[in-house]
Amino acid sequence: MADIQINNLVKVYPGSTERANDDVSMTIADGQFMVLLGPSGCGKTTLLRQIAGLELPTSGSIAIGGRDVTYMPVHQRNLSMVFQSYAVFPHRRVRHNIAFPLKTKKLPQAEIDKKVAWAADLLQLTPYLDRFPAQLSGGQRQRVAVARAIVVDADVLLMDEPLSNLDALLRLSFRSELKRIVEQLGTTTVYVTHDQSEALSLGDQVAVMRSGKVSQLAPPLDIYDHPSDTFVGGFIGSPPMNFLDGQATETGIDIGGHTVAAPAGLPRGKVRVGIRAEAIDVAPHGTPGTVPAQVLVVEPLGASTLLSVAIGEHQLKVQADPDISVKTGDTVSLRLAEKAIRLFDHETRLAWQAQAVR
Ligand SMILES: Nc1ncnc2c1ncn2[C@@H]1O[C@H](COP(=O)(O)OP(=O)(O)OP(=O)(O)O)[C@@H](O)[C@H]1O
Repeated sequence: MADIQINNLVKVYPGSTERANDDVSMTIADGQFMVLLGPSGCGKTTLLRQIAGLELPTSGSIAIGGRDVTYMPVHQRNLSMVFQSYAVFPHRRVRHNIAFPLKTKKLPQAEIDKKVAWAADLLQLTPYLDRFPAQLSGGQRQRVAVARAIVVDADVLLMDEPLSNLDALLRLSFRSELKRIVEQLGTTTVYVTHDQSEALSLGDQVAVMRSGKVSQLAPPLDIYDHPSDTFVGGFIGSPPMNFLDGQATETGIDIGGHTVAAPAGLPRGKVRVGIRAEAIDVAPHGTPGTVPAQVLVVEPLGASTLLSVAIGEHQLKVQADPDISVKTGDTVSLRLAEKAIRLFDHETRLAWQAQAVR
């Protein structure tokens, strides 16, 4: 096991003028599960491939366990990889697929058998060891790929969207299985996904990337509760954070005619207000301190009912009780949980607290 230190990494692909990675620095502690999250094209895979040694950086450096690996060939880095496509050998039985990296290391057969049995047990593949990949489900095939990656005692496990070929139900069950396995192994892991729920559920740390840069790097709940800018708030969460314009005055922040307390030092003027759907309550009509809103859409989801509402020109999502009785066109009174209000600079869209720190 080992930590990973990435310093000022820049990647410009030949023939391109754009930086696929633009001055990326991060430390991934020994045994940590780091998720690289962001929209398509933000540079997640590029970063992972440089850690793997499949791409070389334009500038910057990468160290694994204190060793500079920036220009080291892949096979000298002692890492394992799992990719989106199952990448198992179709003509080999499961046991031989899992054993493959051990055979190439020329380990004694008894040791290979022991490790294969261990990995198969961990991934619940023991009953399928003598099958061919074509005789397995998609989830089982992906488990074979994971088993093959973990039999070698790699310093680092790299995974690029390993769940993306699975259907929604299988994704969910395999996600928790993967979490259990990686926790058990304690291997330093870097995991690429564009799925924010996967990132929140798996990561010890999440790096949210945008246009080749890291927008925010923090534990998942910090990112959810305190996004560093409106991009992160709008990318994380389902539904994403609501944003509306407010006006900071001497008495507080005016939001649609309703004033909430302003933190000390907030400059007067326009401010972008962020609030999550679950931090908005539908209150009985006439409750003091509520904001009137018009219901646009009502979506019963079982555990809650999602309302799309309008406050003036702003549209918001509200996570209401499942048994709420409202219909499209109704006017409702909304109560915003003041504790959950996040403020962003109207121009830069950076979190107001984050700016104060800079
Ligand atoms: N081999 C390549 N040659 C030139 N440009 C590339 C190459 N690979 C990626 N890029 C570009 O680099 C940028 C980052 O791509 P990358 O694949 O790292 O993004 P990503 O966040 O992993 O996206 P996705 O989620 O779609 O896989 C994109 O603009 C992409 O078009």
